[in-house]
Amino acid sequence: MESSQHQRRGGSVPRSPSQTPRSNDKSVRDLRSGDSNSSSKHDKDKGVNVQVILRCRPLSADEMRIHTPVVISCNENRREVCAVQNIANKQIDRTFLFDKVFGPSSQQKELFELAVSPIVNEVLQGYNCTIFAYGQTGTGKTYTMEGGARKKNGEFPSDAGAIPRAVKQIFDILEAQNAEYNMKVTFLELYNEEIADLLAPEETPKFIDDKSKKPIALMEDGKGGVFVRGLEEELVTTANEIYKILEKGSAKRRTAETLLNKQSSRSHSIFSITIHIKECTPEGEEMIKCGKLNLVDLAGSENISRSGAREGRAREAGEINKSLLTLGRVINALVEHSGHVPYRDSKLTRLLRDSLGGKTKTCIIATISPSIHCLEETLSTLDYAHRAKNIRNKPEINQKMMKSALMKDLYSEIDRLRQEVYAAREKNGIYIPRDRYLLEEAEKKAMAEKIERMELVSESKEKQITELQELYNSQQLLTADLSDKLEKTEKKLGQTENALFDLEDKHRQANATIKEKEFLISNLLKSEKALVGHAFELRAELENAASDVSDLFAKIERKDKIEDGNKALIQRFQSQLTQQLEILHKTVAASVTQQEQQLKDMEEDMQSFVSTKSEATEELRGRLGKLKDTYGSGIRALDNIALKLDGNSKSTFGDLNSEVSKHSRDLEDLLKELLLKLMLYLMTFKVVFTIKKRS
Ligand SMILES: Nc1ncnc2c1ncn2[C@@H]1O[C@H](COP(=O)(O)OP(=O)(O)OP(=O)(O)O)[C@@H](O)[C@H]1O
Repeated sequence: MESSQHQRRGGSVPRSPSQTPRSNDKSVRDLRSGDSNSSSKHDKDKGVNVQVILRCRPLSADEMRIHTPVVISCNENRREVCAVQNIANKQIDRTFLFDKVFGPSSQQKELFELAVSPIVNEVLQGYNCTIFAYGQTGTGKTYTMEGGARKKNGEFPSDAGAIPRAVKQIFDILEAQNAEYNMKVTFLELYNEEIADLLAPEETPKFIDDKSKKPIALMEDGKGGVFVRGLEEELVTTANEIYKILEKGSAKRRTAETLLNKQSSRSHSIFSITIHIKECTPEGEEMIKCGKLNLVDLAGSENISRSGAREGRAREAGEINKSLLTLGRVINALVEHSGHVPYRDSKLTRLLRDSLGGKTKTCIIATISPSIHCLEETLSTLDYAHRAKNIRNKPEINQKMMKSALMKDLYSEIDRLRQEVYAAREKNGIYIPRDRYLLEEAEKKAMAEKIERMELVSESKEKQITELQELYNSQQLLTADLSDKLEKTEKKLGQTENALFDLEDKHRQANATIKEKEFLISNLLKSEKALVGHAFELRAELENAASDVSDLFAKIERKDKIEDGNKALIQRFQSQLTQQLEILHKTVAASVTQQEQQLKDMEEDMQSFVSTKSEATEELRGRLGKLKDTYGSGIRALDNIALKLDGNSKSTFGDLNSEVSKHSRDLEDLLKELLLKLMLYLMTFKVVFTIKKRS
């Protein structure tokens, strides 16, 4: 811990941020671990594509209030973004595939953990890494990079962006490893192709527009790289210090924007963290591992003319365009593998050269809005980001430096700084180390020679131009004359051509009209013939119909007559029926009374008959009783006789037998007569009873 403290407190500033140690420094031993070595080899051979992440912000409260239509849909699992476009009333969907996609509901933590945290780990392994935020103004570049401000109590906000989270992760890991390290940060702004230091003390110019102050220069480091001369590097020991620096720098950027009355962010900002970590080899030699993280918040990518840049700001727009356009051109050149990559055309691409096609690991976070009103810019961002996916970098771990080499570097740096301080104190210019001075002088000389050569060429070219100008003038006169004639002839020709065109047109129209009319006439004749045929048929049908109608009228007349006759008949029949009914009614009434009378009489008759018959019956019953008695006595007498004669001769038996049969026959006849009489009575009684019952 002691040595760690010392390392940090020592404030040793090994190199300026742009002078990150280079792998081609052959004097330094490579002590990379096996893993990273193999992955580095792999990266070296094949190259690694720039990672492109797409983030779509949610609709703002205002957009939601006015129900802004959404035209973007994100599928995070399939890593797809779909834009719905309406071209000439046709709906066209365009789908883009990215390395990672974060939809409107994605949180800062999620984006950091999935996209930024692995990059931070690589920085700690010794890689240089760059994260760009690219997109239209207001789509969330700054939100993604910086996020919400720290809470008043210093608490970490939930919407903290990639920078504060990366810083926290770096400190957490280094503290957990109990590593000896030092960390320094720079924060610069590129505006109007000029660099401003966002960490500079107040007296340093805030605005590059302030011509009285000398802008910060971007210098070649003589090894193909660049460094920013005079850029403040702040040594930081805690995450809190970085937050303060970030807040200070962002506030400075915002104030500048407000003073310039800007609607959108037109500057690019680059926040760089450089970490030096001390490691010991098994032999006990102290090595320094270095990693660097650049976090770049680019200016709004929208069309400058649309964002309101006019006249006075033309330069600003042009310059910003220049940086973004050059960035686009660099990307195109890298993707198309064209020989010349125009890094030198803008400061942005000069500063980030190593991140585009170099040894740095690069990630681009493209931010878009889901709103229909931003569709054009969104599609442009999607195309741009999609194209950038094809850039291949060849990331390499920075070579570890021996402490002694580092010390040497530091001593020369201290010496340079001392000379600079001296020069500043003496106010006799600035200090430049001898080798750089010689290099710059040689460059200057070469440039002067080049200018001289160019001036000579320019002189001869000017001469040529004057000759050509004279020739051009005389040709111009000739041409004017000829042009005049040509013009007149052309006019006449034009008129004649017009007249001819008119005539041809009229002729064509007349021909067409004649054809049309002929066609109409033939059609009319055909229809006339057809009509005459129809007329004949109709006439015959009409005649038939007329005769049918007259028949119908005769039938109707006959029918009317019959109906009249029928009516009279019905009336007669009705009156006759009424009379007949009356008579019938009377007859029925008389018959009913008569029948009643007859019934009464019959009843009386029946009563007298019944009483007579009951007397007769009584008499008959008496007679029968008597007859019975007689018969019984006869039988008994016969029995007696039979008994008397039983033992006598059988000769008398026949007499007796005949006597018996005679008696039996008599008796039988008497019984038959009685039975007949009884039957007669019963029938008579039955008839009378039935008549009575019916009445
Ligand atoms: N993913 C998101 N979730 C919630 N709010 C967001 C998100 N992205 C952006 N915003 C909000 O949208 C607004 C604009 O975002 P921001 O300022 O980051 O845009 P920008 O792209 O940086 O714009 P400029 O180019 O002008 O700097 C801010 O109020 C921010 O809080």
